[in-house]
Amino acid sequence: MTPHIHAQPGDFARTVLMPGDPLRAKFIAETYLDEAREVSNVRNILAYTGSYKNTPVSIMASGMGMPSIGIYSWELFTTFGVENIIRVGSCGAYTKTLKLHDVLLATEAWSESSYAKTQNGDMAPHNHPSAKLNQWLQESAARQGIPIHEGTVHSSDVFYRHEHEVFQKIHAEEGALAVEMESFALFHNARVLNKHAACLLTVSDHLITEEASTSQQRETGFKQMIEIALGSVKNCSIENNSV
Ligand SMILES: O=P(O)(O)O[C@H]1O[C@H](CO)[C@@H](O)[C@H]1O
Ligand SMILES: O=c1cc[nH]c(=O)[nH]1
Repeated sequence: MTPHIHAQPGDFARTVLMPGDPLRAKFIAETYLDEAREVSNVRNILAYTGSYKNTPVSIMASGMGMPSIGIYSWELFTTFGVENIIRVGSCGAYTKTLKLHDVLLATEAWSESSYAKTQNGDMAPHNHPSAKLNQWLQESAARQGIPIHEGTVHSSDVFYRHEHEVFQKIHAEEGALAVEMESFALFHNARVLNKHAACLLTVSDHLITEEASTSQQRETGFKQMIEIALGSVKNCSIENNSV
């Protein structure tokens, strides 16, 4: 048990899919897992463990933002024997090459956040996902015939910026294709704890066209991304597949 997760070590599988939204976690568990059981609900951050095609897997929400995913991913990695966390989030597109509901695999997270600096003094503005997890996610997408984009994402501490247009500068200077709010901290925690993390995102908002998904779509509408992530858990479950 930790201050934020009331569960026993054996309650979590080796691999956790982690959406920001607790109701997306519930939807994934109820829709896709066999024998899903709730393993924690502290602060309504719902966590479930079950199996997908006979492979154990857990689903747990992260809440919104780097402080929140920083806490949950740290506790999962250090206390509950979790080896792999795959974030399944939503994002806002910075480029017209991304369309609403497209799926994006993060190959890098750029951030102006102080998360890493505060956590252990790291000053680098980039953190990276596990190459092996990304390979398994690419293979899962290809097997299922689901197209994905790949590239840098901007992990922002702020959803409502004073200057909307600042995204154009971040896209031009940092190459970020989209914005979300967690992967920089998740990748940092995985690296410092010698664990593994990846991030799949569905475009829920478009900063150029100003299209936006409904809250219902954010909860239950991201099936392709979820199916790609679930399609990789068999690889992730094999002990010798060290990433
Ligand atoms: O849909 P989730 O996974 O929460 O991800 C995105 O949505 C939230 C903002 O609406 C932030 O958490 C952002 O990263
Ligand atoms: O951080 C985020 C997530 C989804 N949509 C956005 O515009 N920003």
